[in-house]
Amino acid sequence: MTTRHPELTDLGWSQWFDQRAECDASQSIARVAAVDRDQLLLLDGQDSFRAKLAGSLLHRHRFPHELPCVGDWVCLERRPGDDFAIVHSVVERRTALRRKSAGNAVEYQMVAANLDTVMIVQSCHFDFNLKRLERYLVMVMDGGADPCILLTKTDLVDPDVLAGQLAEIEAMGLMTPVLTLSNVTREGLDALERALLPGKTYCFVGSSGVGKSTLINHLIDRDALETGRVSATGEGRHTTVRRELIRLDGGALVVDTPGMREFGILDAGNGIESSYAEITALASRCRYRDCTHRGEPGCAVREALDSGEIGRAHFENYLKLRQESDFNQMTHAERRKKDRDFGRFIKSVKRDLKDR
Ligand SMILES: Nc1nc2c(ncn2[C@@H]2O[C@H](COP(=O)(O)OP(=O)(O)OP(=O)(O)O)[C@@H](O)[C@H]2O)c(=O)[nH]1
Ligand SMILES: [Zn+2]
Repeated sequence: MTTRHPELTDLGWSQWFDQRAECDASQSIARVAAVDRDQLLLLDGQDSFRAKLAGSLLHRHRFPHELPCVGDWVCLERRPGDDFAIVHSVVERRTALRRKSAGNAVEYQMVAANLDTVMIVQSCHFDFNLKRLERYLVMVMDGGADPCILLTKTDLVDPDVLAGQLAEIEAMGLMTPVLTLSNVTREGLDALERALLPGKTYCFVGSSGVGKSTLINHLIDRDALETGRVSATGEGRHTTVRRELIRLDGGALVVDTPGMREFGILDAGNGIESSYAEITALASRCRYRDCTHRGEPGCAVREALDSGEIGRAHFENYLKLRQESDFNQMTHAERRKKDRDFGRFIKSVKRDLKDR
């Protein structure tokens, strides 16, 4: 596959972005590796450099989540001799990992943009919790990235405990891949490294203490990360920005932001929700084996929905999570196209009104 910017493919650029980037001819494209207040650290395949936001961009975007975040692609202007490049716009995001802003129901914060796969990390020792896993799955899928489940600390539990947890995950009936590993014995680390593909972007989310930092340290050479620190002031004093988008030796890109660590809980839920495993169990009682639960006769899931035994939103999430990732991306693209078509429609209506 060729793109208009082959120099950026190592950093995760693809045709998807080619089709959507709207940079001026005088502008170039780079990826955001870190954000530190009003300063950005950018990568363009050649080097890393500092940038600031153009006033017009700040003016256009009123919500914090519209501003560039780690993983974003941006259009910028860079003049030789200038200390800072100027970022003029953010290229449309393919995926977004976000969390709700504390105490605000409608606003949300960006954690990272354009992740291909989000690794949901739980420790099989103490931390394993199916409900929380489901909430993470929903959050990841909502943002359009593919989830992958990663169980750590396998050295601390009996094999049959681990097998039980894997069975519980399987009973959810989802398509999400599951990996297991121990940072101590390093068992499973190779399989994880093989799963991290060059030019794809990943991040690891999960509760504190499940082993994310230890794992990322294993994946990268921590020394390499330290040298990745660049001075954000000309003099090398005050602020140093730690690069948060890291390229592994194998070519995969990993986003490692502090915000990822304190991810915490997104939606407390109301506790009475049935689990996906329960829906899967119900589905086995539908009349047709390939029942889609969208109105077929003899559908046990519909019945449970109608009686209120399972919640509507929960059911919709379940359907979403059941879709295979390719399919999911396709519908995502279609949705985008629809939005664009609708935008054109509105424009043409406005034009018609004006012409009258
Ligand atoms: N036995 C065992 N201990 C582990 C494993 N992975 C990490 N640990 C230990 O668990 C503790 C927490 O690991 P971290 O890597 O700091 O966990 P984290 O998820 O990054 O935690 P936060 O940075 O708080 O989000 C450390 O003491 C690690 O040494 C593992 O696979 N097995
Ligand atoms: Zn059904």
